[in-house]
Amino acid sequence: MLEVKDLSMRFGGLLAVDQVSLDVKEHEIVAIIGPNGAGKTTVFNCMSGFYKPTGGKIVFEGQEIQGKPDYKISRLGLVRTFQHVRLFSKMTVVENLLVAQHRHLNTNLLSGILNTPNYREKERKSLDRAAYWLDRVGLTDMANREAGNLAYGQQRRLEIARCMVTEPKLLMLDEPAAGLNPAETKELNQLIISLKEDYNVSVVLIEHDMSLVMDISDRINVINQGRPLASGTPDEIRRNDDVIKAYLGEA
Ligand SMILES: Nc1ncnc2c1ncn2[C@@H]1O[C@H](COP(=O)(O)OP(=O)(O)OP(=O)(O)O)[C@@H](O)[C@H]1O
Repeated sequence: MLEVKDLSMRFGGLLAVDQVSLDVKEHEIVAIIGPNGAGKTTVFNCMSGFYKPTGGKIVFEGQEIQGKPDYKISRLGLVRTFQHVRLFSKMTVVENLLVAQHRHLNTNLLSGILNTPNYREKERKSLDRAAYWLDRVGLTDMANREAGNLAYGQQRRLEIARCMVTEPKLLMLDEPAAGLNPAETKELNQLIISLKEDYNVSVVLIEHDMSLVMDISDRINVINQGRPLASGTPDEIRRNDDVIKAYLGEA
């Protein structure tokens, strides 16, 4: 479904990502891990169209997407969350979910002004999807609150809902467990597994919480100082000497 081949990203004199390759198959949860500054977010930024990579290819469902703008990539079904929550904090929770769908579907402004039946039908479906995902992430009671007033863990769940209302094929989560308490992390664990099992969404995640990564990932890619260090199943990664060294070096 997604293949990243020899991806490189240079910022001036710094080669932040150096020939990283990875792939994600349908119905898979794939993690990208590595010490701080390893280049994980830069890989994500290239995959989601925030950066134009200086080398390599990114192929999503047979189409090369490197260098395409982010909105085009998300319309193909590759959608992401951010390390730092990026909601519209002054809008309500449900408005955040409706706006996400408008931006995604590129709704025709004129049909909105004319309020055509087709437009009303789309609006109704958007609202249904918003209600469904609010329920699914346990935020129905919060629907009319300002998003900025939600607790941090709730904002992170809303971010995932905001991606899911656009019905992605591949969801990219940037440190989804950061700042969550253990109970919230456990819920997140179950939610991510359910996205794969019940909604057939593949997931790529960057995460520092190793127990979450080891628990939910089908495969793990380790990056160190911009370069690929290892890839394999959680068991293989746990036993890999290079990985152990890289992490001990950090500690
Ligand atoms: N826009 C940019 N301009 C210049 N340097 C950048 C830019 N973005 C990232 N870098 C550098 O690239 C390197 C990799 O950063 P990146 O954020 O991808 O690492 P990371 O593995 O995601 O780290 P963390 O786990 O701390 O989030 C770092 O040295 C960083 O300073």
